[in-house]
Amino acid sequence: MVALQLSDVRVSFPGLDAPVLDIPRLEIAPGENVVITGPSGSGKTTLINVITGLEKPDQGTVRWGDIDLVPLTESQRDAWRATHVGLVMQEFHLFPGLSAIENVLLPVRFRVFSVPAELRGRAAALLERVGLKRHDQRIETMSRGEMQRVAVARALLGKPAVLVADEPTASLDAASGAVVGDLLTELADEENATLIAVTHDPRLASRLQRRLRLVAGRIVEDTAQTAVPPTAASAATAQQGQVTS
Ligand SMILES: Nc1ncnc2c1ncn2[C@@H]1O[C@H](COP(=O)(O)OP(=O)(O)OP(=O)(O)O)[C@@H](O)[C@H]1O
Repeated sequence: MVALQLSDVRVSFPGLDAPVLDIPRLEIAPGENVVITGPSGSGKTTLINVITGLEKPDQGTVRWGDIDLVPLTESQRDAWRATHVGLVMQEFHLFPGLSAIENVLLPVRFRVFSVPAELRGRAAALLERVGLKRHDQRIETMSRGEMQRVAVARALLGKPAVLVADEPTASLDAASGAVVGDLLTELADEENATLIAVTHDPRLASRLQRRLRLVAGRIVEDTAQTAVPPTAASAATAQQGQVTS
């Protein structure tokens, strides 16, 4: 388990007057649950990309434990991500023509020719854990909620220290979103993984311990809310209108 430490991180894009990300300092402790909210265009996806090494900042350090991702090459960052990060994105990035379990095992397939029985067993156990019984069902025949659950199982296969989710419930109906959100938080807890989620979903947000809000690329820590039981939290959040985009 490693801590995340960002220092003096800036990301700019041509044609924009101000940096899309400007973070003097941010620390996330190992095992912490963090929700990132903020208006459209405030830099949430850019922040996710920077902390997972998908994108390099123009300046600054992005340190996970002893490793600073910034000086690494793209292939070194890819290797680091494959070992340490489970990613759950709004678009599921699943492969049609393959079964649910083959999709869960796909990251391993890229690395080894034959999948060890132990990993196949873990993939099956994860599918059971996310409530999917038909492991051989082809992915394109599954509902969106089921596909997202396959994506959650795939993200957890390698026992990542860090679970990162970008709008994991956005394209799901309320019931499926609730299932996926609950699974993410429960599984992150069980695996002692750090969970960082970008979401506008008040129910998911209410389940996470720490709340960061991005405003024009800068982080505003919201200490007003801490995790409370989901039902009460959803009601309270809806009343207060605090988790908005
Ligand atoms: N490659 C790029 N080139 C130019 N501008 C970019 C690029 N990537 C992002 N941006 C701009 O940076 C800003 C932040 O984008 P980002 O996707 O991080 O925002 P966001 O908070 O995730 O938005 P949303 O909630 O709408 O997904 C936006 O104004 C976007 O247009």
